[in-house]
Amino acid sequence: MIRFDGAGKRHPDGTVAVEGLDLDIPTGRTTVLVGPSGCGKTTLLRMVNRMVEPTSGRVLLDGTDVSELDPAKLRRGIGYVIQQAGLFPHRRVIDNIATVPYLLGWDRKKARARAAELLDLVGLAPETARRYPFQLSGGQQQRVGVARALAADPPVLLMDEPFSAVDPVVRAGLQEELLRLQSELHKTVLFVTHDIEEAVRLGDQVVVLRERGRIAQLADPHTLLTAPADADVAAFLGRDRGLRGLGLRPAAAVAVRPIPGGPGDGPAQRSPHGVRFGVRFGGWELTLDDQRRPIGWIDREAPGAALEPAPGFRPDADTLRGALDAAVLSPAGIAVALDADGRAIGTADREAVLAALARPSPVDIAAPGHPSGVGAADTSAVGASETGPSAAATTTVTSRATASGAVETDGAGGGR
Ligand SMILES: Nc1ncnc2c1ncn2[C@@H]1O[C@H](COP(=O)(O)OP(=O)(O)OP(=O)(O)O)[C@@H](O)[C@H]1O
Repeated sequence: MIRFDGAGKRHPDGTVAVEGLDLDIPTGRTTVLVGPSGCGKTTLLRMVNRMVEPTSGRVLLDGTDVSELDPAKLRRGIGYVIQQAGLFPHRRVIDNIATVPYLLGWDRKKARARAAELLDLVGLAPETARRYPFQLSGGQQQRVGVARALAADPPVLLMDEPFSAVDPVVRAGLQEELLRLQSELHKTVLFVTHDIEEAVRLGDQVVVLRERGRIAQLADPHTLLTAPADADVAAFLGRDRGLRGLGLRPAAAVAVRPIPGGPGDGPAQRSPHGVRFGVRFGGWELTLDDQRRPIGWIDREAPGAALEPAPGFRPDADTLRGALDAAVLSPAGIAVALDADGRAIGTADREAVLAALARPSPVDIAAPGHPSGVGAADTSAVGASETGPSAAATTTVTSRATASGAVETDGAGGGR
């Protein structure tokens, strides 16, 4: 555990960066420091590895005052990742990653083998090893930065706005990667960001700071978003904090309605792209391939129109935000629930997602089976009990041509 015990920093010019902070950073969890510019986030982070020395109070690492430890030795036991990665430009990626093992006196072969292992761990191709940092994208450089910080397997990782210099898509990928790594490695992570969205996504606990490193609120992300301590924190969280909260609730709360029928249940169609079948939802028809993977939506009122995309979500892996997004983006207003292989296991319309939002419990799965009487329900799907437009689903096959190729009805019995 890291403990800030009345820690403060007054600079020689009289600026008080941090004043008497008491804060515990639990072992094996991710704590995110968030707050406005200049509130002291970086100062706090750097107090841990003695890049900033407190002028009052102490910082304890597993009970030891860090001021009693040799700074160089201390830093070798603490991974440090900064914005723009801070890689050595003249060193190849493999040697950048192996920096701390070299400093620790590992032999070159062992250090490089460890670096290669880490390259893989952070999702970079083996051939990246021989490149120089300037030959990598910003996102790749950040991955190398994370790999370098992890090289000597330090128990503590300090991350100072590590993902803020990359575009939002790359950033989301890096955040996901960090969550995956952390679920395996269980480091004590202290992460600084300006971005509240990033904070609630990554943090087990989030510390909202005000000026001089004063704690405005310390809470888990869900509590923070649903019960901000005061009007200032609420304002900092932004007006869409309710929507953000959806990103913390599992999509398993959505009642997913099984798709009636399927390959083998009736005549299918053979197209140049293989066997497929359609399921009607009012004026829309969802087309699936013989593996039950969605191909797209067909507007039944507009024969010959292009196939529209069929956005999906994973009830077992996504959040309510993902489910809502899929339902909103679907031309039919219906999100397709998918399994890990991308196969449709059911559907959820907007009403079903909204019903899940309204329920206080994050997981609320109804018993399998539903009252619509369409039969042939896929009991492998999450059970469902919702009513609404999708309850009118019927299994049908059309012989109409679609945008992705002419369809020929052949009564192939599902193509098996
Ligand atoms: N060497 C220094 N001398 C004087 N004041 C300093 C020094 N370093 C930092 N400060 C001040 O200390 C305060 C806290 O700085 P710090 O960098 O910790 O803030 P921050 O929350 O990380 O900011 P940002 O989000 O903008 O990076 C700021 O007011 C800053 O201007």
